Amino acid sequence: MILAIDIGNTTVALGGIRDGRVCFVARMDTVRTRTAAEYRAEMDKIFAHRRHPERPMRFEGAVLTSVVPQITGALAECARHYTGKKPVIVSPDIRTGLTMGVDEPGSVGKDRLVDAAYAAANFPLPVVTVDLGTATTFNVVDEDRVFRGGVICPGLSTGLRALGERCAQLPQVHLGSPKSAIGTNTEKCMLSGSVMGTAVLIDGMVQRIEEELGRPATLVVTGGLAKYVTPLCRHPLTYDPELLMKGLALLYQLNAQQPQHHSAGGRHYGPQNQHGRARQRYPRKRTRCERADEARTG
Ligand SMILES: Nc1ncnc2c1ncn2[C@@H]1O[C@H](COP(=O)(O)OP(=O)(O)OP(=O)(O)O)[C@@H](O)[C@H]1O
Ligand SMILES: CC(C)(CO)[C@@H](O)C(=O)NCCC(=O)O
Ligand SMILES: [K+]
Repeated sequence: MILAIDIGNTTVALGGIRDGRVCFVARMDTVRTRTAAEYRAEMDKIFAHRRHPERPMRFEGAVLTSVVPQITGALAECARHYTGKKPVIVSPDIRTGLTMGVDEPGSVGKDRLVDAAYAAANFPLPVVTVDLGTATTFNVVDEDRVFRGGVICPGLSTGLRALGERCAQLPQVHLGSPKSAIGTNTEKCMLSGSVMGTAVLIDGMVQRIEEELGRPATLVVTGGLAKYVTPLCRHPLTYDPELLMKGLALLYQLNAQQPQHHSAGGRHYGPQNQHGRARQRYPRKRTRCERADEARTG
């Protein structure tokens, strides 16, 4: 099993991934002042809770993406503690299968890179990914696997919360699905604006993006809030709540140094071609050697 860590602005998601399948996801709060020891104490509890006496939880390696630089080091240290190895840390310098076609590749949110890399390897191109978290982000990968950039908007619950805080007559509302665009009370108006508004934003922005690309695009939507929004979208889409975790698994595969099993000494890299691209669009079959490795590590 590998440990995947997604450091977002609201939560740190921990994933256990085996054979590209997400076995569990647990969340911790993002607290920018927390130390490695504090996060480790919380992770110990999470893993102890999940551990089965017959099958102790063991991680053969870790992969980490972060959009909160203040705690990247602390969680990388935790990853190292649980695996005994340096984690793969997502950046444009690792193999992603993408060519960066933006002004400053290093400034692109690393979560955006993960979404884009996974979608580019698994869906028909061009592809647009939308991630509905603290922020709403869009990423565009064209038919040449060039990461072209995208869109950043306030997340829908971020916007909703801001309304409740900044407007004297607006309450804090619980998220839900609006039944109609026309709201008949304050709460329904706010839900229409944030939830249906996000669906319309997605449809409208994807239409503009397709115009700029000059062709239709595949749309893939993910993030904790996607379940409220995707039923209201009109553009055909794939909803994948595990996009980011599966993307982390892919980037681990492409970048982790695997010990060599058949000859002594030396290291070789995981599967990729010389262009650093995922070899196939769909998850490849594992080799016998990897299956054996999997059986050993449990
Ligand atoms: N039922 C809900 N009601 C209100 N807010 C929710 C609900 N479910 C999730 N959220 C909020 O949705 C946001 C997005 O969730 P998600 O798990 O995708 O992202 P996150 O990890 O919190 O965001 P980030 O990755 O930016 O940290 C978070 O701010 C979370 O607090
Ligand atoms: C937009 C967020 C906050 C979404 O998590 C993150 O991707 C980020 O901090 N991005 C950096 C700026 C950029 O992506 O261009
Ligand atoms: K997150």
